[in-house]
Amino acid sequence: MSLASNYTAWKKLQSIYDSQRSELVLKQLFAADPQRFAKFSKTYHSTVGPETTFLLDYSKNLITEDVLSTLFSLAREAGVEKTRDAMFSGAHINTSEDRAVLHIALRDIAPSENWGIQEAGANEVKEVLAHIKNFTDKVRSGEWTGYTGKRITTIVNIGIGGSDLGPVMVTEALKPYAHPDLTAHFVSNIDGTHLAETVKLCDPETTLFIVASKTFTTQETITNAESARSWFLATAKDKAHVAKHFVALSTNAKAVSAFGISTDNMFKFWDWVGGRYSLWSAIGLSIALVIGYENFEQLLLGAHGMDRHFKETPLENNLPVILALIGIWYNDFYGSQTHALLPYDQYLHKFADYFQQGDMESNGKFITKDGNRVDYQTGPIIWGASGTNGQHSFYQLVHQGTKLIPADFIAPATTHNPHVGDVSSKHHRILLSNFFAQPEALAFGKTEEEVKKELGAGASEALIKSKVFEGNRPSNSILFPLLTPNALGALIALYEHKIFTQGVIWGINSFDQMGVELGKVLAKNILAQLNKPEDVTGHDSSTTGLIHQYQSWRKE
Ligand SMILES: O=P(O)(O)OC[C@H]1O[C@@H](O)[C@@H](O)[C@@H](O)[C@@H]1O
Repeated sequence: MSLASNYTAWKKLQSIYDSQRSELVLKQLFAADPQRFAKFSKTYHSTVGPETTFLLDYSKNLITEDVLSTLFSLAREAGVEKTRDAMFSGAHINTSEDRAVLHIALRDIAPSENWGIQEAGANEVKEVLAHIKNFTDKVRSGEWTGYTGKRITTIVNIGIGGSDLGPVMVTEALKPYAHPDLTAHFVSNIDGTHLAETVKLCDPETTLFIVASKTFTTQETITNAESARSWFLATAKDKAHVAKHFVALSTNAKAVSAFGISTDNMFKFWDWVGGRYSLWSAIGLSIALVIGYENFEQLLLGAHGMDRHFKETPLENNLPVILALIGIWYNDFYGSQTHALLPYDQYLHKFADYFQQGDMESNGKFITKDGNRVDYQTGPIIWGASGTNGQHSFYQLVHQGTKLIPADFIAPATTHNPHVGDVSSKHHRILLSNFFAQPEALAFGKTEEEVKKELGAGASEALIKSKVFEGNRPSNSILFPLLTPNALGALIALYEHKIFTQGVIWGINSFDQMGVELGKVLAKNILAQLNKPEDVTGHDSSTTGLIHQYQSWRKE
């Protein structure tokens, strides 16, 4: 496997960038081609389940047909199609951990394509889905009761990283589908404050704890789960009651039993499900509890539709591939460091947080699969907030700062809340007017002439200059009819496959996460030294100094 920078198409892209960059001006590109929107936008239609549609408009990017076709050549040269097919067949494309990557098999439903069947074992997937359905139906109907016979009204998912962010993001996004009498909380941080503040909102008689951990060894999750259990037992007393109030989501049956949760109450998944790709697995139990199994299945089906699109559509019409390639254009040729995700939908307020892990843990790597150091940028820094809040904080820098920040604007045409008080349609129209206006302002800006005209004679040069928007700042817009479980599934899968495609081109392994290990090991070592100053050994003077200061100030 070669470094991406050695590909012929990469070199061609570099020369296009060097020679044509000054011509890549959105104002001129739009003026020169009335068909630009038609040319550089695509509508996605799901081929499975209910009709899920969305429009991807990528015309406000610093691209021409020449740039795009060279980017497609890059994808072909890097073997995107081949590696994609290898993933769908169940090949061990996660080479460092020698594992298949089959989150696509978790949502391979109705009608099943048997993707990675030998590896994934379709029946096992179905069995776990049936287990989830059975359990969620019981809890939601009130048939499953706590130790005093009361129905469950509160669920607390204890997990971190991939065992937290997906469930948090999706349950927030799909609140309109939530059970009215079930409240969900999520505890992730080892900071005791997180659990302490959460249990203040819980009644041990009516609370169900879901201990979510792929490995079941994660320090934060196991510590939080143990503390939750002792909080529960302080009231419930009898350990036998734990069975009605604690379930586990894990690949590690042994550790689950050792913790004291019966394997009957364990929802299993497999090592071919990466943590940050696991909301489709048993890790999604809290989602299914909140929105109901049928809606959970719609989420899976939405993702399945996008999987098919990704697998079957030629690269030129393949939406995740298009997003990936445009991202590479900015990341590797324009030198952009970040990519903003800007959903104009309050329900998607955790979307950027979710893909911070999804993208940055997948593609934040400097070593290729065959051990070479890359000589180009890999994964972008992902960040963002829901509109319009961001407009009143960081958009200043996006519009007039010195950095090029490609952004994706995401919005539903219809809101779940058309009526607020006695006001109809107003909020959503204002929201969407901003969704349309921001990419327009970024792309086309405001010239000095326009500012001068506006300010009239006598305006100082400095004031005029400060009001100029250079424009030519790129963005994608994604518009869809309504944020349904199905649409959300498709949207998440769209970004998952974007991440995949970029990882293949950069030649890195998007499915391991070695970079999270070192800190864990050091923390373990330090934890054993925190008691006494004389125990603190083997560190640099800064780390030693900080620990000593902590030891002198602490009051526990
Ligand atoms: O689900 P568990 O095993 O507790 O892991 C939780 C998280 O741990 C982190 O260190 C990362 O490796 C994440 O990818 C993972 O999602």
